[in-house]
Order: sequence, then C-alpha cells, then structure tokens
Amino acid sequence: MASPFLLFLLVIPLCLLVLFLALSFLTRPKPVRIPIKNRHVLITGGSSGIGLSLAKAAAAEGAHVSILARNAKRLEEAREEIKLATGHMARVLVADVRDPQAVAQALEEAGPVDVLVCNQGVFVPMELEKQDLEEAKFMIDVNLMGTFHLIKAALPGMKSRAKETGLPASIAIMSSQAGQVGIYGYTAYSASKFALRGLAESLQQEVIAHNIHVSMIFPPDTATPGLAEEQKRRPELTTIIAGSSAEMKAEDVAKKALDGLKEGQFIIPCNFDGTMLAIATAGLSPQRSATTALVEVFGAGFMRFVAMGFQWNWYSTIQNWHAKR
Ligand SMILES: NC(=O)C1=CN([C@@H]2O[C@H](COP(=O)(O)OP(=O)(O)OC[C@H]3O[C@@H](n4cnc5c(N)ncnc54)[C@H](OP(=O)(O)O)[C@@H]3O)[C@@H](O)[C@H]2O)C=CC1
Ligand SMILES: CCCCCCCCCCCCCCCC(=O)[C@@H](N)CO
Repeated sequence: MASPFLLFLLVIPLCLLVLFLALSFLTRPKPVRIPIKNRHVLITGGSSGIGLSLAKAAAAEGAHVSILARNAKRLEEAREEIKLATGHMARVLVADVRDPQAVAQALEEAGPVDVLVCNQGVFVPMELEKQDLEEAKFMIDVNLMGTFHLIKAALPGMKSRAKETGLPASIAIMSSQAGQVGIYGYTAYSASKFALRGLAESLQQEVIAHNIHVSMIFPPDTATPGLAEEQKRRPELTTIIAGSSAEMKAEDVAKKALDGLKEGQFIIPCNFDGTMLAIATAGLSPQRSATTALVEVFGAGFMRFVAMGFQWNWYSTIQNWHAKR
C-alpha cells in the first residue's frame, strides 16, 4: 500500500500534465515556423541600430532584404555595411513612414513582402508638462501611424504571396519594454508603443486566415545611435527607472527578434527582465506555446508580487528625488 504522501507526490505531476494537455489543446493560434531563407524581408528603420542589425542577421540567413528609412545617404552606408558583413546587396527604399503615399510607392517598388518588420521609431523623452505637443505628435505619427501606413500598404501583396507560395508570412512590430509598462518621462513614447499592442492583437485575428502571423518585440534600452541621442536629454529619473532592465546590444536584440518571429511568437521578450514583464503582462494575448502558457498560468500571481516590488522601488526613487530638491 503506497503511503498517502507518495500518492500526493504523484498527484502533483499528474495535475501538471493534465493542465499542460489542456493548454496544448487550447493555445491559439497553432504553432508555426516562418522560413526566411530566400524570402523577402522588409525592415523599416533598417539604416541604423536595431533595424540595421536585424537586416544583417536576416541577410546572413539568406533572406532578400529591403531596408526603408528617410535619409538616402545613411541607407547607402547601411547597404555597404550589410554587403561587407554578409555579401548580400540589400534593396534600399527612401520614404518617410508618416507619408502614406510615399510608403505605398516604396512598397510598390519593393514588390511583395514575406516578412514585414515595422521597426522605425523615434523617442524624445520629457515630462508631459514640459514636452512640446508637436514632439508628442511626432512620436505618435512615426511610431504608430507609420506602422498603420506600412501594414496597409503591404497587406494585399503579403496575402496573395502567402496564398501563392503556401508559406506563412510575418508582420513583426517593434515595441519596447516601455510599451509594457509606463515609465517616467515616456508619456508620449509609451502611449505610442502601448497602442501598437492593441493594433497587433486585433490585426492577428484579422490576418490569421491568410496565414500571416504577427509578432511584437519588447527590447530594454539598447545601445544604438538613437539611444545615444536620447541620452543627451533624458530626464534623470527616466534613466534611473529604465535602468531597471539591463541595457542590451543591438545584435543581441536583433537575434532574439529574428528567432522569435521565425517561431511566430506573438510576444518576444529580449532579456530576463523582459521575460518577467511578458509573464506579468500576458493578458489576453495570443499564445502558441503550451509550455509558455503553463509558465504564464503559474507565474501570473507571483510576477504581480515581483511587480509590486519594482513599483515600490520606482516610487521610492521618485519621492527621494523630489525630497532632495
Ligand atoms: N534603442 C533603444 O533603447 C530601444 C529602441 N526601441 C525601438 O526600436 C526601434 C529602433 O530603435 P533604434 O535602433 O534605437 O533607433 P535609431 O534611432 O538608431 O534608428 C531609427 C531608424 O528609424 C528610421 N526612421 C526614423 N524615423 C523615420 C521615419 N519617419 N520614416 C522612416 N524611417 C524612419 C531611421 O532612419 P532615418 O532617420 O533616416 O529616417 C533609422 O533607420 C524603435 O522603434 C525604438 O522605439 C525599443 C526599445 C529600446
Ligand atoms: C514583473 C517584473 C518586471 C520587471 C522588469 C521591469 C523592468 C522595466 C524596465 C523598463 C525599461 C524601459 C526601457 C525603454 C527603452 C526605450 O524604449 C528607450 N530607450 C527608447 O528607445
């Protein structure tokens, strides 16, 4: 006769197994693998920072890469850099994502896309009270409206291409950890990045029947020319609070992003803090992996507790900062 204790020990893994099986049945959309070799990958903001690293990583894996940005000279330099690193001649497209006509024309020129990476982004941190509304609008226009323009222009071609080839396509959207949690000094930036999540969750439901798979990438501070510019004028509290998640290299963010999008991961965290944030903010987002779903189901309560610790730390920092003035 087995002791009640041994029986109990057996019950735990059994419950876990049943829960895992239930989640395997429930998780939607279904798992997918998105090939990128010999496929057309279009990366906006591909002339600098994370976008340029992504372009190199995709070209190194045999993708046909197009990069889009405003500045033609920087695009040419990026093309040289990609060629030097991988031997691949990327196509360059000059357009401002704020201009829907220019975006449509660029996509026409580029031809049908298999993987669209909406990575372009601007960030000008400042307390809302001090920030010029034009700056707030600038971030919304480039980060949010620009992404609308890109997806609108690319979708028809992506749909027919996915149908023709029978291969799954991908739309990957660059958010930020500041698109998962509000940060001091980022009212407009966080708003633009949180908004992308609503766009992405809704869009995934609209395009799943066309074999198009949406991903969102959530990097922490990442060493790029953009970050160097930002740091010249970032409020001290923004730097301190954003420092809660360790800075990454653009290459490492690009690798996470590319691996995640190839697996059709809806939420792509980039470091350990990012994984905690993803569990804490999973909400009703699509989840393809039963294993990750299991971690989310068990982790949710605990991560809320950890989050309370972070908030305690941030609010103490803010209070002390004001007390010193
Ligand atoms: N670096 C960081 O700390 C983090 C960055 N991110 C996000 O990652 C993305 C890339 O950031 P990062 O690599 O640092 O940025 P960079 O500033 O280094 O590069 C930005 C790229 O976007 C292009 N771009 C900017 N505005 C437009 C526009 N209106 N139309 C078309 N292209 C445009 C730029 O080219 P050009 O100026 O010639 O148009 C450039 O290629 C952004 O969305 C950012 O919000 C997220 C988390 C952290
Ligand atoms: C549940 C526990 C969670 C713990 C993790 C909390 C860490 C949050 C840190 C947020 C950092 C935001 C950086 C934004 C970078 C960015 O986008 C700018 N550089 C502009 O590009």
